[in-house]
Amino acid sequence: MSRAGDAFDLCAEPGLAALETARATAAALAPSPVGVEELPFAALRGRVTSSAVISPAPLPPFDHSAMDGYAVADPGRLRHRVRGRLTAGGRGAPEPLAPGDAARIFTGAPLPPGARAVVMQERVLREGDDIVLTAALEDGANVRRRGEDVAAGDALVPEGVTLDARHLAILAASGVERAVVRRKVVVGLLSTGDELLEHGRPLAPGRIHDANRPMLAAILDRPAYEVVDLGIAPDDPAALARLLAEAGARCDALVTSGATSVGDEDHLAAAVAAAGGSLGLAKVALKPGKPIVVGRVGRAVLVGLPGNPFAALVGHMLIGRVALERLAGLDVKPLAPLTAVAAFEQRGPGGRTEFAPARLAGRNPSGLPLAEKLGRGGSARLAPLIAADGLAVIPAGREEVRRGDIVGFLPFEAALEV
Ligand SMILES: Nc1nc2c(c(=O)[nH]1)N[C@H]1C(S)=C(S)[C@@H](COP(=O)(O)OP(=O)(O)OC[C@H]3O[C@@H](n4cnc5c(N)ncnc54)[C@H](O)[C@@H]3O)O[C@H]1N2
Ligand code: MOO
Repeated sequence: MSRAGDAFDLCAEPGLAALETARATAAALAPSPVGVEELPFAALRGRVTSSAVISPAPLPPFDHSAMDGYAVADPGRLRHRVRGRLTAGGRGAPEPLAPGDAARIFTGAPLPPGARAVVMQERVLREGDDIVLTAALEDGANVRRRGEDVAAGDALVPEGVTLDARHLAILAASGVERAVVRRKVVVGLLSTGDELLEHGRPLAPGRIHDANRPMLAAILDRPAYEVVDLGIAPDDPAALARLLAEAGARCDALVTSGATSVGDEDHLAAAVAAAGGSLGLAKVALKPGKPIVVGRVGRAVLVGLPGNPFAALVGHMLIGRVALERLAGLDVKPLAPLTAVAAFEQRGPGGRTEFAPARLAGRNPSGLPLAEKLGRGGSARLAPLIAADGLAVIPAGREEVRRGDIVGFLPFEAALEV
């Protein structure tokens, strides 16, 4: 039996690229990231570092107390005479402590010269101007040393990292004012199909609203990307080729949906060729999302997602985002679904790795999450996604899934982030 973390390559249907191979191909089509720019601190959230950010100063910047209590000059002694009071942010240079001296001190206040430890106020008896400790202190107790978190010149954040709240905290604490990051990846977003109507237009017979562009625009609405809305292209190979050639000249990536399959009106492959581009990948052992194409047009990486919305979502999450992340300067991490237990049964998926909307429904007696598959399959269905917490992952080659079998699970919060 396959387990959640097994390679997905082993049992791919002949004629289809195995999922891991497809991901590697998508990465290889974006061999080098976009250029760099220097930004002020306020503009850094969500941007990708292009070199390590170096600390200009030690953190913390001075020795200080980790507790509310008393700083003492001689940690081995029990009785100390209290002279002075030190608060965090307090002005003026603190008086030095001599052996036998203590100073009232609060968390964050600079340690006075001569102080070697701090005792918590709960551990002392106050007797007039003296304090008496219940036990001797270790040298350095409750003291945070200058530079113990970060030394000046240390790398605060390595290269190739999307700056999030953790990074902004350390950059702010260290006084970093500017950093060099990748410029935004310019992503052209296009839907194809004569049946598509712009969201907001009244429906007409035989027409449907474009769901893929709003979905993909929402996924790509991240600081590392600048999305260019290319609208809806008709099922006209010459018009599509012109559009691709023009967009391929000004974008770093093109994300399209529809026209990837084998029908007479599926013109993407021909249009890519007519626009002077090439395809490095077509048809992947992925369910849904088999007819995904990846290639290049002009200077852009092209990701052609299938038209069915759920197939487009899965194609983006599993393959398209790999190419975009490479352009953005990020390392592509191996696909690592969480381990879950099937609370469903089914035949297959056969030769394609399946991703199915699933809800987490408690845990089994060993504490593993139970994944309950939603809907009856179908790459055109959106409703099952609404109650889903993520996607159940069933590797290619499984003949059946029984209740209690191990399956993978990709939570949406991780999977939809780029
Ligand atoms: N003879 C075969 N037919 C199909 C195959 C096949 O192997 N042989 N594969 C099927 C699979 S799997 C998929 S997925 C689709 C992929 O089709 P295309 O990428 O060519 O997409 P379209 O034909 O243009 O559209 C498919 C479906 O999705 C609707 N659609 C398209 N764009 C949007 C959009 N932006 N928003 C909402 N819905 C959209 C479109 O109206 C169609 O219903 O091909 C199968 N066929
Ligand atoms: O595999 Mo298709 O991508 O929707 O069913």
